[in-house]
Amino acid sequence: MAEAPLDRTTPPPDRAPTARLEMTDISVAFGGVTALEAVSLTVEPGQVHGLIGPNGAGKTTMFNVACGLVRPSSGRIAWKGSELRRLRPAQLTRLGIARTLQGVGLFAGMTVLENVMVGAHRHARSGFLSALFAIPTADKDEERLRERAMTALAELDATAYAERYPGSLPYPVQKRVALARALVAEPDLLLLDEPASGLSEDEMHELGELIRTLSARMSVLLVEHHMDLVMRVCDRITVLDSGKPIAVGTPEEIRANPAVTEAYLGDDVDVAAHTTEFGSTRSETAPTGTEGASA
Ligand SMILES: Nc1ncnc2c1ncn2[C@@H]1O[C@H](COP(=O)(O)OP(=O)(O)OP(=O)(O)O)[C@@H](O)[C@H]1O
Repeated sequence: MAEAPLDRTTPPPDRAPTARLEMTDISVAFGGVTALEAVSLTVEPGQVHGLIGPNGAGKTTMFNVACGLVRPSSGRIAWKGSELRRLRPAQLTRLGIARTLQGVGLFAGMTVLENVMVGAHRHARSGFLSALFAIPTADKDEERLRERAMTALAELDATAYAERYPGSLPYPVQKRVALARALVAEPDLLLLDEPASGLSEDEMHELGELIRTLSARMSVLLVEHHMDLVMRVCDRITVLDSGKPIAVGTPEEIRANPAVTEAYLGDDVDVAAHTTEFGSTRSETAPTGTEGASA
């Protein structure tokens, strides 16, 4: 049984008014494979924008364009009203954009607290490394970083794990830590790639509440297979099929759109009922270790 949508009231006035991501006519080809063909998507300030579609539709490719991991063969990207030739992963934090990727990507050799501090480096005057390794001139920065990281962990209810190493923690906790690391930089835009994978129903519910809470202070782009979550938390949804956009609208409009239902035929997602069966063809298996991905 689907839950009622979460509150989508008018954004509070303190929300960054220009935090709009506009991706226009984005095309991507991998060798001979066209992954995206003229896809446009705008994440409005303070909105949660869902990106859905059946397997192979191009969601991850579009997400990777948004976080600079894939360079589009054509198209335009504008962030806060300024056109960017392309987004580069190394620029994201400075631009006020944070992301979590599929999996968790935490550093196995750092504690949870240190992992989260990595995400805060744009706020450290003396640079993250000097702060992390407590070079004397950076003492104040390190203290500030630590406080910010502890605040982010508290928001994710993960303070108790601060001194633990990620590999010793259950996968859902690792995911919360990865989200804390993204939040600690106080981004204006948060990019989430399948944040619900590997979570239980209760954890997914909490994630939905959290995403709605976060949308009071940042815009969110959400790529997700769990239709319940998408329908509950998103203000708008873009649907891709075979690399092309087939629908954009509110959850209600998307649910009622026959083209969307048709695109999902043969998939195990019932869009109209906005429920998702677990144990789908997608792997929900939690990895046992951590990845050495960058922040
Ligand atoms: N690095 C790559 N090299 C070649 N083809 C790729 C690459 N990445 C994606 N593709 C192809 O591009 C298309 C879109 O893939 P993408 O992963 O973006 O879809 P998706 O909607 O995220 O799918 P899924 O839900 O299964 O993760 C698919 O046909 C895929 O096989």
